[in-house]
Amino acid sequence: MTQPADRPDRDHPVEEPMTTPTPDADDRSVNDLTPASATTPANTPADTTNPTGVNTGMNGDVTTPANTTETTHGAAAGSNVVPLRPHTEIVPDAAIDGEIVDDPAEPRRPVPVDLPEDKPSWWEQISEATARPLVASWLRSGAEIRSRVVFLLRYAAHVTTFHGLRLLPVYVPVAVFRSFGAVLRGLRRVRDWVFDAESKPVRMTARDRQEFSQYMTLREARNDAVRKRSLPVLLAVLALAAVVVLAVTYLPPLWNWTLLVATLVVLGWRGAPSDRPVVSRAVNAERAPKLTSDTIITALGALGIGELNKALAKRPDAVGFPNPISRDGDGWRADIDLPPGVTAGDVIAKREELSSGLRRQLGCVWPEGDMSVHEGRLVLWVGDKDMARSKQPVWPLGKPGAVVDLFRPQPFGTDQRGRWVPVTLMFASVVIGAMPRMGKTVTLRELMLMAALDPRAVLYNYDLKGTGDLAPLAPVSHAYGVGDDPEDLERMVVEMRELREELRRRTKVIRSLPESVCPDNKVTPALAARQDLRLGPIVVAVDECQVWFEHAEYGRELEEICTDLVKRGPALGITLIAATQRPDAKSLPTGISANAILRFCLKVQGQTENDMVLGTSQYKSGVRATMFARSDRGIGYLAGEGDDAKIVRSVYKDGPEAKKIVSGARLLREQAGTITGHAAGESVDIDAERLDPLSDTLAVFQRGENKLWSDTIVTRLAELRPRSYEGWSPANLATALKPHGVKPRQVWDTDPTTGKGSNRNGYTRDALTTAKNNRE
Ligand SMILES: Nc1ncnc2c1ncn2[C@@H]1O[C@H](COP(=O)(O)OP(=O)(O)OP(=O)(O)O)[C@@H](O)[C@H]1O
Repeated sequence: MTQPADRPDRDHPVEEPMTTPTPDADDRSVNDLTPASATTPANTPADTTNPTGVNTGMNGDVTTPANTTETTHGAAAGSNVVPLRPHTEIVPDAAIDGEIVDDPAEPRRPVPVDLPEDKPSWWEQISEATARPLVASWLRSGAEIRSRVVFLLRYAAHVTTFHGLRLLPVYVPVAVFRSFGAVLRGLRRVRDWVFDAESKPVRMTARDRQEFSQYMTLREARNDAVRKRSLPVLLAVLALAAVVVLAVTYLPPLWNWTLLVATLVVLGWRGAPSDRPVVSRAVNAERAPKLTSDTIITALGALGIGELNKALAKRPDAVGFPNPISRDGDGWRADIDLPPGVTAGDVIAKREELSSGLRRQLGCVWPEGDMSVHEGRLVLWVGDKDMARSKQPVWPLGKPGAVVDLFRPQPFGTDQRGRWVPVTLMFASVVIGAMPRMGKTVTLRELMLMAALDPRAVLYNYDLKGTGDLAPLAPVSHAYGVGDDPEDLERMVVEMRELREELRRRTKVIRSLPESVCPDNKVTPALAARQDLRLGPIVVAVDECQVWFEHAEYGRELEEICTDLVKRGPALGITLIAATQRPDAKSLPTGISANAILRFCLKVQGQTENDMVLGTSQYKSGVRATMFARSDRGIGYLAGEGDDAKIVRSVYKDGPEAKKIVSGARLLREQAGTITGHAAGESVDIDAERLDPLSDTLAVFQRGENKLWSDTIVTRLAELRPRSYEGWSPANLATALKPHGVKPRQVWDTDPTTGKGSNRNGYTRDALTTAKNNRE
């Protein structure tokens, strides 16, 4: 697009007409920004805010008449109207009443109010410029070079095989067949040339008009041309005949046939009509049309954004292009400066309309804001192919033998250009949010597959949707839960309590380490590798986490534990990944959403959900997961890895593929000896958790017994539940009953073996019953 050069010149004053203006006209003559109604009447008191009448450096193309005695022109305070400032002498304090009269004899000299343009020096210009990359970005990435070379080799192999398969059965017979027509067409062309067929219509016209002398001249010229052209043709025919005679005489028949067929093939191939070539295309390439500034402006103008349309109507160059539109990966990138008052967010909110305006599929059109420049900077990337449907490169971690170090960035998904975007799971907690069926579980499972490939990582997988999406991970899970049945939830709570204990243990371990070993007070790869410290990564995945947090009985406790894990876990090597289809304060408590480091937001309905997952003000900044279409499954904004949120498509591994990766991960863990918990066939002792010492103590009182020594009670408890109470002492019993407000006291009882009565520590039935009633 060309930017018109004739923009209004703001740097030069507008000349005042030399005629004597009326006071009203005088006010308005300065500039069309000053409405007549905004000017003050001529006989208002003097402008005391600027008694010197000197121009105050306001912007606008304002000029003032010189040498007038006028002191009263000015705008009301606070008005954005540019006031007329007469160029005048200092006025005495007293206000002057009277009619203002322009002196026609006095020439009016325009006085500029704008400061002259402050042109930056050459040095300032280049020091602020952004350096363009010396080498194309794809040449700086080993992976991209590799992928291009691989693509070229594959392309060459495909084309060779494709044509090789068709050469003898299709191309040769077709070319031979077509060669006869080609020879005939060639002979016809030679004949027309030799006999100058081109000039025939002219000669015939001269003859028909009976312009005999002209006709004779033309005929003579034609005969001359025929004589000159016949000779080379005759020589060529003789040469050809000689070659044929020589070939037939001296070459074996096989060679002659081969030469004949080859000649016919070449003639048929070269002489084929352009719309019916002998060789068909090995690939069907449909090149996406070029993105031009005109297309973009037309599309922007069709969005129905009032301010944008107004600006475009006034000035066709209202939309600026600070950089040339260029190829960027498999698409086009345009940096756009929207007109003042229009934000990138306004355009992003209308992605569908934009894609219609650009005449591209929705999945190809990716508008983003660039807040680092200004609110009106739009970066539009238009891909050649629909992002959701284009082929994703093979996930490096899906290949056999892949091993992961969770402390390092790992490939998570691809951006619009098909480049891998990494995530680092260590020192992060993650939230994933989206509408139903947009790809949360697939993304969560991908992250857990990544974690599974680090043999040190202890995995907790909870599938609260209950459909078994995380079942492929069970063979490598320390804890695995599916569904929301009460007993399943109870077990999950027990495991999460254990995890909280583990968190506390880790804090103590980290605290106890010397500064030389643990300078940052956080788990490092070296510390994670030390078996004695047991600080390896722990990754907890909770799909549909709202089931936990909204649970009537455990919701509060689970929220507390998870908030603790999100806040303190990252430094201690514990990563919590929570996914929900209802990102609101109840489903994803603010303590968790506000402290998450990595955030992946697939399509959501509104601003609240968007900011809940991606962080406060992201919607306002133009990071809007609302713009994704229903068909953009697996595509979301990834925030927290790097400075800006990026559009990323996660990796879709279905159940069987996930199982294959997990079997490799299990092998790694078997070699490292890190198969524990659920994966090792261990079960959680829920009975121990369910322990109710108060009820059990009451239960061991036999009929007629109103008080018992503590020794007797612990002996009986061990008989009642050996797994739980074996080895309990009276002190354990006292600790267990203390929270219920029951304390041991001296009670009289008789030793059954000696028959002797004595006072010892014990409990009365009444005290225990009262405590139980109170509790209930
Ligand atoms: N990265 C991806 N690439 C391609 N397709 C994907 C991707 N992620 C998800 N999908 C498609 O989206 C479907 C739904 O994915 P998923 O089950 O993860 O959605 P969900 O948001 O968890 O749904 P729900 O709300 O029901 O839990 C998948 O079956 C798959 O077909």
